[in-house]
Amino acid sequence: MIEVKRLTKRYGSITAVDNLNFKVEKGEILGFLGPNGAGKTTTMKMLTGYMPATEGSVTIDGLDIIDDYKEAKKKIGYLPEHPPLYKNMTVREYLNFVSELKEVEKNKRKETIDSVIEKLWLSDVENRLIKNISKGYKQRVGLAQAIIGDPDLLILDEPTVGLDPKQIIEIRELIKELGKEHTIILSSHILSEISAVCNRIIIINKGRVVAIDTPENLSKKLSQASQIFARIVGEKDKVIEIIKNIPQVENIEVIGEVEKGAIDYNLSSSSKEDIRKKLFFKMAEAGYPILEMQIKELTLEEVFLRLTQGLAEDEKGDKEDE
Ligand SMILES: Nc1ncnc2c1ncn2[C@@H]1O[C@H](COP(=O)(O)OP(=O)(O)OP(=O)(O)O)[C@@H](O)[C@H]1O
Repeated sequence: MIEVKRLTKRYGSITAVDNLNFKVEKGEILGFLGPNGAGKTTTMKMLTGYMPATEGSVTIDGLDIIDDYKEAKKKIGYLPEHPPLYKNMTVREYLNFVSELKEVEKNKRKETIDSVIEKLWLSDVENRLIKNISKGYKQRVGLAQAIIGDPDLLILDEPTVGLDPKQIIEIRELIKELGKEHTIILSSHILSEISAVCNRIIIINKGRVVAIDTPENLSKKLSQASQIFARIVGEKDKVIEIIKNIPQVENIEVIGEVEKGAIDYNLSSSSKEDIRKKLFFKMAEAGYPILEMQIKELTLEEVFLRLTQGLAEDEKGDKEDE
């Protein structure tokens, strides 16, 4: 459906997107995940042909987004980060205007608009001015304009940004529904949003792909570098000393005393080797009973943080207002 090869964008000396390569097959919902400033919006703009790439190419069903712009564009519905809604039009007037722009045949316009109004649950507000409807409804109007013309591919840039939790759930449900009929590429910096609707995730950071996989595999892969939770009875400093001497342990986090007389710890190890046995024997040797011990599966949230850790910190400040 869409193929991206060596896609790169430079703004002067800044490389916002660096050598992206991926394919999306028909029917997939692909999530594009990254912290602020990772290059998501820039990528979306290049995928839709709104911005030329510095290098590389985007093809949609074999059509080049730049060379065959007009034909390729018909296959795409785009919800930009800030959809250009005409605030003094009613919802229906605006959708009619979009149908004209997208060259929907005149005798099919009413039918088209009725159908998107129904699909996007907009009938309550279809005759209200856009400036007077809530942010959640505005976002649905944004989605409605994207699906007019029945494009195969929907590209949605941060579709839930600025919405309240109820509206977020509604938009998610809508995206899932739309995913039954369209291929979707969706960007977000919120992991739960992506994992709730996508079959595959691309994680980018500083313009580069750091992982591409299904949500399940991503968390599996990273959880091989294991985290262990342990509740140990014993003097804290001595326990830490002993743990530090286990070579595979990378990091010790002291959680604190949850059960009287025992202290909880999280240990992370870089290796795939299970260090529970070692920990058991070392503590037994010192006479410190382990009351509880378990391997923790990393949540996708933790996977994301691990992959983008540190690097994301640099982006704070300059993009704080978004
Ligand atoms: N027009 C521009 N001129 C110069 N630099 C830009 C321009 N647009 C974006 N950038 C820079 O390119 C990088 C990627 O920005 P982009 O907006 O694509 O990221 P993003 O992942 O969409 O972030 P956000 O979620 O905050 O919108 C950032 O470092 C940004 O400051």
